[in-house]
Amino acid sequence: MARLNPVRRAFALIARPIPSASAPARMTALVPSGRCVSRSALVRRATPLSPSSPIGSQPASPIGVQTTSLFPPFPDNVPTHPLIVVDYERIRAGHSVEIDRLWQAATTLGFWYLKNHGTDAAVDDMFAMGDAVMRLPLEEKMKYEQGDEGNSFGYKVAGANATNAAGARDTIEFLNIAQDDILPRLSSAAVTARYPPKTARYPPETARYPPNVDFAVVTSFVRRAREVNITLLRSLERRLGLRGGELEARHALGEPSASESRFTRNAVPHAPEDALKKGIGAHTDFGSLSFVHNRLGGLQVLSPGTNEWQYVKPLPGHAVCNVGDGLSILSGGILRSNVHRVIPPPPPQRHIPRTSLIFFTRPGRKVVLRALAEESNMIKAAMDGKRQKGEDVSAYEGTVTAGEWFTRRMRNQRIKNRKGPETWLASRGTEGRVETEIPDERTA
Ligand SMILES: O=C(O)CCC(=O)C(=O)O
Ligand SMILES: [Fe+2]
Repeated sequence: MARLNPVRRAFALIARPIPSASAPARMTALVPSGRCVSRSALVRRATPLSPSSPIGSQPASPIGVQTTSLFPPFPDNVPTHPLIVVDYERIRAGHSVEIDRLWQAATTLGFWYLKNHGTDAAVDDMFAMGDAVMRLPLEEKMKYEQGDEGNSFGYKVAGANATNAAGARDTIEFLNIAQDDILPRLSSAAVTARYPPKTARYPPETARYPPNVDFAVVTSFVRRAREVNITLLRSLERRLGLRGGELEARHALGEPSASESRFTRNAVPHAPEDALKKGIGAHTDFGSLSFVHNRLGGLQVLSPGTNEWQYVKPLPGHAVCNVGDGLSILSGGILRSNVHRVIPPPPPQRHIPRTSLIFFTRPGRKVVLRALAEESNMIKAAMDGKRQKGEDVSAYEGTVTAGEWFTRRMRNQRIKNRKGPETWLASRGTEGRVETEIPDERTA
């Protein structure tokens, strides 16, 4: 620690040690029957861990919508991480076996498939709308660019962010729409008050997004996606030993937050070297829960215990959910915010532009990011355990708000703000391991 520069030291404090390949918890996963099987057996199987998965059952979608069944299939010869499948309807109904499954997923990999989430129609509409927005001329989209000050909402041009410490540029475009602009619609005065220094650059409400954003479509998606994430948070809250409402209160609608929907688009890589570039470099998500919809491969998780990048196979009717840093810190590290990235789809899907849709639920900007040890004996015990092992727990002790955490990470990943590798390190969250330990240059 003494040899690290100040920025690196700050982020090494929140670094998670790489688990050893022999750690039993990392080598097994719970299949729906509750049986534990070896990780390598699961990787070989590379299929969803649910006998009843509705593969291929998605109805035909309107032209322009990316539908998995219209694409060349995801290949079976690439390393793929099989995720636990969680049934949203059963979670909502309070089935304890299903909540066990959610808990198992959230505390081990921190990623899971979610089926029966009832969001497919709204998701299809968002894909169609997102495609139309991304087809606007670049100069039109640039009027809504998010800028370099740590704001996320609006458009992000491809190449604006670094993907590693060396300053390689990302290849992905985003359309990010604030939950606060949708649920409920704020008055112009409220938005102006919220963003005073940027009022001219980010005019209130709809004017900060391209004109062909359809707010009715966004509203149905965001309403549903928030409900899904809040329902999952409520289940996790109980398992964490928190009083009902403790987590939800930290994600309250009335509090300004960085919660947002994101539509992403990656152009097809033409030159061989483009196929090695990252859409999004190795990262952990900034907020609490991410609700991800994919048609094409390209999302990869860093498999715990192996340090190997493995694809998450897109499955029709299944969203991918994952825990972000905010929730990981609030839970005292009990819930895992796992490193992942986006690369070009594997052949034979590589010639198709990749789009994806995510809804991020993030804590209110004023929420102090600290382990809720006073509110839960389980979280207190987790923190005591860390202290007994001599781990540095300063990242859990509440020195920053969610707003500060988010802005720091956003600002320091922008290439325009880059001074050197230290800027990249300053953008890191709970994944803040020294760069060389994350095998970021290999594509598979
Ligand atoms: O596009 C995806 O599959 C995931 C995107 C992602 O990880 C992110 O936007 O944070
Ligand atoms: Fe992510």
